[in-house]
Amino acid sequence: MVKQKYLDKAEVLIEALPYIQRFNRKIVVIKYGGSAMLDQELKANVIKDAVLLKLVGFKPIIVHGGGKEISRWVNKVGMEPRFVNGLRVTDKDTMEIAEMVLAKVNKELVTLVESLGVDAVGISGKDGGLLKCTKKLSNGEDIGYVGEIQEVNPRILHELLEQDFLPIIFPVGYDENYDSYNINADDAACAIAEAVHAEKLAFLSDIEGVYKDQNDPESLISELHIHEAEKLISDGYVGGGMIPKLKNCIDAIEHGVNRVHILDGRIPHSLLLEIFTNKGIGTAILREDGEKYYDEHA
Ligand SMILES: Nc1ncnc2c1ncn2[C@@H]1O[C@H](COP(=O)(O)OP(=O)(O)O)[C@@H](O)[C@H]1O
Ligand SMILES: CC(=O)N[C@@H](CCC(=O)OP(=O)(O)O)C(=O)O
Repeated sequence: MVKQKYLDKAEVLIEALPYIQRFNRKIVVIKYGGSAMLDQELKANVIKDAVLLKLVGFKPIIVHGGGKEISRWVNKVGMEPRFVNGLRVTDKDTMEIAEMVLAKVNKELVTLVESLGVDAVGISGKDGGLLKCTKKLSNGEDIGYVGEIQEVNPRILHELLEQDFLPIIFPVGYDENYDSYNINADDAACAIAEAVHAEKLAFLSDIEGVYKDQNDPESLISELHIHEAEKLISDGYVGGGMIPKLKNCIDAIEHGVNRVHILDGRIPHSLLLEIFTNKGIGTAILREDGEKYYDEHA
């Protein structure tokens, strides 16, 4: 008699089958950032998830941040990191540090993927003219070399995917004068997901998902139609970094990305759990005509 635990394992694999079929050859953009990047074990888990997606026939693209690591290096050279509305005030020196740190993080991620037997190519938004930007103002205030994406040229990404590479992107671009700009990684992930017509965009964040009341863990929202997400913002239920994140989610859905998720990057394998199982985790942002599942079946 085959032991139950082995049958359970087979069950888990079979549960994944419809999802593997649905996403076969489809592009999934993964935004990886926040404090989930600082823990080496979590980092290894995120990379394993992306590698698994690649090996079962998806086309994952990783867009990463590294804000906490940039701040650490800014502190190291005796400067004070400064943010306005969640965006780093980026003078010339900070820009140089940000680009160096993000490039270092990028190559670490490439190495991790390579160590698992998948070929990855790490690029910035400068490579292949991927991200062209202008200066982004924050409520009219000049906060330095912070980029607003104006144009995405996804050709390099299609070439890399075609050649079976896993692209890993860090959010630095240039403007029309070829000056370097620091771009918020959520903005970069959203713009890239739209440009490549991604099937799914997943934000791996530092929180379970979107709460109706941030102080009440029971108030996690599983699914949100975009008008509900807009209302949460306008009614003041979300604050801080969640405001631009949710706005990016809405923007991505409005520009043709099929499914957008905010997931807890601190939970090991949250990406796999979301994609391959019937359990709803984190928060899904849906088109107006997108059918809700979890709230109705809760
Ligand atoms: N209603 C809410 N639900 C969830 N998070 C919220 C909410 N309101 C504010 N936040 C804050 O938004 C943060 C997520 O945004 P951010 O720090 O920019 O994420 P990341 O660094 O992963 O990109 C959460 O850690 C939380 O402090
Ligand atoms: C303009 C701006 O704020 N850029 C970000 C880029 C990195 C980032 O977004 O990293 P996380 O996703 O880890 O937060 C920064 O300098 O921190």
